[in-house]
Amino acid sequence: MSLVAASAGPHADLISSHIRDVPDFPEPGILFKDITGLLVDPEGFRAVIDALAHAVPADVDLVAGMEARGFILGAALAAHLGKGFVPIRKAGKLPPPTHAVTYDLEYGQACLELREGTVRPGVGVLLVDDVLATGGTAAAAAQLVEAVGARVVGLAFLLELTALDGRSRLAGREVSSILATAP
Ligand SMILES: O=P(O)(O)OC[C@H]1O[C@H](OP(=O)(O)OP(=O)(O)O)[C@H](O)[C@@H]1O
Ligand SMILES: Nc1ncnc2[nH]cnc12
Repeated sequence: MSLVAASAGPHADLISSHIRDVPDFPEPGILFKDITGLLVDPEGFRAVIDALAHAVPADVDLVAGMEARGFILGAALAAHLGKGFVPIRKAGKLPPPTHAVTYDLEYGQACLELREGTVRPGVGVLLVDDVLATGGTAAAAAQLVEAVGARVVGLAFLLELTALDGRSRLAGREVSSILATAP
């Protein structure tokens, strides 16, 4: 499946060349986008963080990443921007008290949690993840951030699986992706 540049600019080819398609993983019918080859390449990893930083809205106070791959990109982006980082974790990993939301995935179901007190009411949060597929993870994360009275000022992804139309779950939000699968 070919990838097209959404906002990666001159580094689109470098980034996409390091993303591997794995058919039938983690279950039959899923074409898994493996980014491990991108992360291990210093130029590729830097290009991703630079491209994400390029699209950051002005009013970001905090970066939040969704477990697990959103931690890698979100934490690196937060450090690059000089902002704090908040992990939004799968169920049972954070000590209580937490806020929780259950959601559907392209493959299966999951629950995300946010540690109470880590995100203060009114702060501007940028949500970061590697892949936007159905949008279930991102919508759940946005719901958590808003449940504590904070603002989701943007959502930034490395790769958007266009055919799954995750953007429709994020209607009215500021969404950016570095690469997108050709429709
Ligand atoms: O748009 P969606 O349909 O919700 O899918 C996107 C999510 O799926 C993947 O995570 P996964 O839950 O597989 O967890 P992992 O990062 O721990 O592998 C990916 O990293 C996103 O978080
Ligand atoms: N096809 C896919 N590849 C990688 N991560 C995903 N998350 C949801 N769908 C995915």
